Amino acid sequence: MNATSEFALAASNVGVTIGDKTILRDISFAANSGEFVGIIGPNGAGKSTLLRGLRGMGAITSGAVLVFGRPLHTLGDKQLARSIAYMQQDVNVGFGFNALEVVLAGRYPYLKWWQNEQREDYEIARKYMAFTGVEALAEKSVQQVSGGERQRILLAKVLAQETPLIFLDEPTASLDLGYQEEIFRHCRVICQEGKMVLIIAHDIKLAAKFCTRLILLAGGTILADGRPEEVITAQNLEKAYGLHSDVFINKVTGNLDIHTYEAAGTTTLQPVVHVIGGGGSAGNILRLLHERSYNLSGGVFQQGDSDADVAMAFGIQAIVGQPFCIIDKVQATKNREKILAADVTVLSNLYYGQQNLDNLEAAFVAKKVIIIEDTAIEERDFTGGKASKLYRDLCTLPQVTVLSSVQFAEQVVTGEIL
Ligand SMILES: Nc1ncnc2c1ncn2[C@@H]1O[C@H](COP(=O)(O)OP(=O)(O)OP(=O)(O)O)[C@@H](O)[C@H]1O
Repeated sequence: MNATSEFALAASNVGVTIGDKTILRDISFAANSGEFVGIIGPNGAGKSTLLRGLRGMGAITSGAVLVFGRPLHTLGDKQLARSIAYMQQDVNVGFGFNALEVVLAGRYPYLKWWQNEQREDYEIARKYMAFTGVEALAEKSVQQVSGGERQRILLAKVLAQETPLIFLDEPTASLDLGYQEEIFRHCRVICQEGKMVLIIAHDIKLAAKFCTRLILLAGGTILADGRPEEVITAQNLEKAYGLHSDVFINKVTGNLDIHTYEAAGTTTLQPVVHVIGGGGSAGNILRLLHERSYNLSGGVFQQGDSDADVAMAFGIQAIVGQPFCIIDKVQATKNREKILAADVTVLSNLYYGQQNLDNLEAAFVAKKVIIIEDTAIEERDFTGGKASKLYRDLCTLPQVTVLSSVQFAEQVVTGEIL
C-alpha cells in the first residue's frame, strides 16, 4: 500500500441511516499523513458512528471511504487492521491478561493463525509500552491498574499495531488533566513521525491546543473543518452546542481559550454603556455587562493593559492609548463621543496619574454616571490632589451614583440599575 501518493483517508458524501433515522449525512473530508485531526461536537452528533464507519465497523449507507486511494470495502480484515488501528470507547480489557499480553494483542494483523508472537513482536510491544510510560506494568494484571494506566496500555496496544492511521474514540474520557495532556502529547509525536491520528475529544481547548485540524460535527454533519482557530468560533459554538461564548487567545497561556456564559437580557433593548477604566480596573465590569448583552464601549485604556485585552476578547469597541503616555486629544475626543452616545457611563475604581486624568474629566459630560468606589480616592490619587478634588466635585452632581463593585454587580444582576 502506497502511503505517500494518496490522501491517507478520504470520505465523500458519507451517510449513515439506521432504520428510519439519519445519523450521518454528507460527510466529506480528506486527510493526509502527519495530520492530527480532532473530531469534536456535542453528545449525539454522530462522532462515534463516523469513526466506526470509517473503520469499516458500522455500515455506511451512502458515499465512499478511501484508505490511501483504495475503497474501504475492498480491504480484507487483515489489510484493514494493518491500515487502521482503532481504540474504541469503553473497551473491555480481557480478564486475567497482564499489560504486556494486552499490548501484544495489537500484533495480531501480522501473525498467521498458527503462529505465536515472535521475539520481534515482544520488542515492538515493549517499545510502545516504554513510549506511553507503562513498561513497568508489563506483568501486572490489567484489572489492577488505574484508569490512566489502562488508557496508556490501550494506546500502546493501538501503536503496536503499527498502522499509518490511528482512530481514538475519547481515549481521555475519565482521565485527570495530567493523563489527558499526556495522551494528546503522545499523539502529537506520533503524527510528527508521519502517522495520521483521528481522535474524538470533548475537551475543545485541549483538542485546539494539540490537534493540527478540527472537524466539528453537529446534527450528523460537518459544521466546520479547518485549523482550530478557524473552527472554534463563538458562532460555531453557538450553532453546535447552543453556547454563548467568547473565543480568544489567552495571553497567559498563549492558547486558544473559551469563555462561556449564560446569555441574559437579550430579549429587551439594552442601554448603551460606556466604561471608563484602565490598569485592570474595568475587566470585571466589562465581563459582567458583556455577559448580559449590554451595548458596550470602553476607554481610554492603555495598550497592553488587561482592560484592553478583555475588551478585545469580547469584541468591545475600546479607545486604547499608548502606555505611560498622556491621553491625547484624539483619544480624549473619542472618549467623550462615546460617553455622550451612552445612556450610562461607568467610572471604574481607577488609579489616577497625570497621564489618565482626562478619564476623570471626561466623566463630567455623561448623562448618567455610576462611580465604582472600592478604594478611597485619596489612595488612588497620584496627581498631587487634583484628581481627588475633581472626583469629589463629580460625586456631588445629581446624575452620579456611587457604588462598590459588589453593590454594582448585585444591582446589575437584579436589574435595579441600568
Ligand atoms: N445502533 C444504533 N441504532 C440507532 N441509533 C443509534 C445507533 N447508534 C447510535 N445511534 C444514535 O445516533 C446518534 C449519534 O450517536 P453517536 O454515538 O455516534 O454520537 P456521539 O457524537 O459519538 O455522541 P457522544 O458524544 O455522546 O459519545 C445518537 O442519537 C444515537 O442515539
